[in-house]
Amino acid sequence: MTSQDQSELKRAVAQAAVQEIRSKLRRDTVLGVGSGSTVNLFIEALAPLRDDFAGAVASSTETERRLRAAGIEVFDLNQAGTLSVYVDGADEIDHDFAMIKGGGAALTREKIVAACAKEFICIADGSKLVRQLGGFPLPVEVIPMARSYVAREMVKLGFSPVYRQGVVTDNGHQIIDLFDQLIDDAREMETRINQIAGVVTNGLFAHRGADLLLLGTAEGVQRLIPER
Ligand SMILES: O=C[C@H](O)[C@H](O)[C@H](O)COP(=O)(O)O
Repeated sequence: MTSQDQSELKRAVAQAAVQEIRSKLRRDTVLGVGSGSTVNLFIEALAPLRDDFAGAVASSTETERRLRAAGIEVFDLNQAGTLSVYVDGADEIDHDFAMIKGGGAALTREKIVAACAKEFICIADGSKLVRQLGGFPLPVEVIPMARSYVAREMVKLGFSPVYRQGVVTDNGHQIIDLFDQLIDDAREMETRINQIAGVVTNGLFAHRGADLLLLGTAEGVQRLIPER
């Protein structure tokens, strides 16, 4: 698949997400909006509806900037309370709708905003759907002074950790990417990594997976619901 084909699939799922939420928008609705190239297309598709809902909570400073540029009001999560819907992309998603996220380093804020939402709609092109998570390196956000310690602990878990040089998250932290291990039990691994001192959070979204997947394929957008 060319990168142009992939962009077209991302655009198709972004538009499908707008159709999905359109009928749920009320004057007081505050949406949660994730981060990344697929979400950027979602923001573009959402912009014409800006007067039909109150605004959005952003999961990154980049998303906040794009929402404002689209004329969509941005709310502080502490003021917004519970959100009806959160729309975000993924780096990988499995058939239980557990995900790896954080390729763009926005994982911690994404996890917080997702936790506040009643429904998580994942928008992804077909390449993101996998049988087992872990082909995409798993990001871990760490407090800078703990980086080497966390990396050593990750080696004990069987990963090959690589410091993402030059990247500072919106929270002022650093990222370690974990290579070389497919993940058998995503929930257990999410919990286990988060127990390590100095870890802010990791990019496994298994305890709070997606509720709906809009998957872009050459045959059109598939609307998939997990078997839970
Ligand atoms: O930190 C980034 C986020 O988790 C994104 O949702 C993820 O990387 C997917 O991004 P994209 O839509 O660009 O593939």
